[in-house]
Amino acid sequence: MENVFDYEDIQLIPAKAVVNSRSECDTSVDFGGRTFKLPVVPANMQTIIDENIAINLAENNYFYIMHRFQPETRLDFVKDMQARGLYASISVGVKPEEYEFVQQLAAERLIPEYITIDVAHGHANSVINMIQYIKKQLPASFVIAGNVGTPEAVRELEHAGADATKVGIGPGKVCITKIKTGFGTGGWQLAALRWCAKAATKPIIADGGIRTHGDIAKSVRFGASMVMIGSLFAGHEESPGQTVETDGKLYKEYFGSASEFQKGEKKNVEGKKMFVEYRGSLKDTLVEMEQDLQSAISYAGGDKLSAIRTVDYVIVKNSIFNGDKVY
Ligand SMILES: NC(=O)C1=CN([C@@H]2O[C@H](COP(=O)(O)OP(=O)(O)OC[C@H]3O[C@@H](n4cnc5c(N)ncnc54)[C@H](OP(=O)(O)O)[C@@H]3O)[C@@H](O)[C@H]2O)C=CC1
Ligand SMILES: Nc1nc2c(ncn2[C@@H]2O[C@H](COP(=O)(O)O)[C@@H](O)[C@H]2O)c(=O)[nH]1
Repeated sequence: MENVFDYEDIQLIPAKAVVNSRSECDTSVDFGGRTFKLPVVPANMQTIIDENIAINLAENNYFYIMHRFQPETRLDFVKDMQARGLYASISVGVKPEEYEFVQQLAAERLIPEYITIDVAHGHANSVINMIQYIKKQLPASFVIAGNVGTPEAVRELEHAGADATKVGIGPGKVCITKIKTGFGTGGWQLAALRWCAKAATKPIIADGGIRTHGDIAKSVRFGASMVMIGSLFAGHEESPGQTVETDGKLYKEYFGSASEFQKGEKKNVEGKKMFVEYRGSLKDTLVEMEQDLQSAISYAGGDKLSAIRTVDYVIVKNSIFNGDKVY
């Protein structure tokens, strides 16, 4: 692999603006047959999304993926979303009981619009088999498979029938995979995204490592159709994580899906728990993300998201903060 870099090492180069106001820039994206307001999806983790957030996002034309950690609620979740006229987007694993669940959905003619196969090491026969099973039982569902970190994995999952792949092994804020195993895309996630995107013939979701809104534009530049974000979404009023007060300041709990807190046991732990600063309402963050992305599109010299995909860039190692803080 030649040039390896991460989000903080890249600056996109401005092109002449074609709009008179950033409000003219359109941040929407087509993904799996629907159009969403932003190319952004909150991580399918228990401290990031719950049913209320899913309803709110779907009602307001944002993409969401419900997590898989309360498996007994998933059937009713699909029924409830579709009864409200909303799309259903759920996650599954690869263990034997997940095959029964997919079979049950098919038997009840409950067809989630989106199904995400959510496991740590997505380049595996277990995932290929699950893709093929879902495609047989629920051919109309859009299948997202992951996570992976190589072009070979993207090709194999696409070949098995995945409609999109999710890239990112170890770049997450509460991830300890890179420390515990020595493997992953942590520290070079953006370069891994570019590497994978070159091989992809279907959409890619960049997953993990987003620390600023500018990183969303950088992900789009390097091939992402959608960007999955955990930590930046963890601190909201609506976030399901516990709220705690320390020295008069509010924080919200954020833990990894492979952490002891999620698993309830200390086995194959590859995630940790942290507290992030409380940051008000989710709606305000989504509006700010949209405005920042509109601005990015204007710097790219266009009025649509696609303008970002072709902008020039420079690699300036570890330079963007120059010791400054964002807020
Ligand atoms: N994006 C990332 O970097 C990572 C994300 N996670 C998240 O943590 C959650 C739990 O993931 P996961 O442990 O896969 O889910 P599960 O506990 O549901 O495990 C899925 C299946 O895959 C097996 N498995 C897990 N890891 C590996 C591996 N490295 N190689 C071969 N087989 C494996 C498990 O068996 P067994 O447990 O017996 O090995 C199990 O049969 C998911 O939400 C996942 O997204 C976890 C780590 C990294
Ligand atoms: N290695 C681990 N990765 C995890 C775990 N739980 C979630 N994740 C991944 O992190 C991203 C979110 O990253 P962020 O940088 O935006 O916070 C999430 O979508 C998963 O792919 C875990 O326990 N271990």
